[in-house]
Amino acid sequence: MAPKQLNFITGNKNKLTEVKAILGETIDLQSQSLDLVEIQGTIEEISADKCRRAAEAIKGPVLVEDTCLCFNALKELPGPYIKWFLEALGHEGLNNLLAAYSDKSAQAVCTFAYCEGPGHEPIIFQGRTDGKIVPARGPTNFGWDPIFEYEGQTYAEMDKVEKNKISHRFRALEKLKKWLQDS
Ligand SMILES: O=c1nc[nH]c2c1ncn2[C@H]1C[C@H](O)[C@@H](COP(=O)(O)OP(=O)(O)OP(=O)(O)O)O1
Ligand SMILES: [Mg+2]
Repeated sequence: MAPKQLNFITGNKNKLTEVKAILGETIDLQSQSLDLVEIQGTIEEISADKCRRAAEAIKGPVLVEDTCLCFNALKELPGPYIKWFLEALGHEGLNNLLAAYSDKSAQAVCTFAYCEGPGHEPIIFQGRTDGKIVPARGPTNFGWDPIFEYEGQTYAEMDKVEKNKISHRFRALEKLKKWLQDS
């Protein structure tokens, strides 16, 4: 049974702002800030594990999200480890990782996981947006937005409303919304 309310567990304010903007009035969205331990593994394994940890911590239903930035020339790395790569290398360093390759294409991947509570299996909703890695352009307030270019503009250069119409997060939330409506 789909819930009437979602409790989105994240330590990232920018994510929460986008999720609120995209979902609008479609569901009652609550949120709690927790910095969850994140394992290594496939995107789905990491998201499901993060969801189980959140459900254990909250002792109730939770929604979590994990964002990846996958460089095609690097067999989809940094992928789920993008947070640590970004912190260590910055925008310029991330560009340099691709210096040896002509293929600068990348995928932004957003994976939501919902679980009814401790002991319940997480349900996964994933969205992807194709783009390419470019030297930073635009405001630097949200992660790797300045180096991810989609159809000529970086995410950071785009109006927020425009980003939220084509983003990896929007595409994942479309699937979550459909599930909420259908079940
Ligand atoms: O749309 C985005 N545009 C640009 N950068 C983004 C986006 N979405 C996440 N990001 C960054 C945040 C973090 O550096 C990494 C994902 O790591 P990730 O573990 O999913 O996020 P987080 O630790 O900040 O929050 P959470 O508490 O939900 O795990 O990519
Ligand atoms: Mg995280």
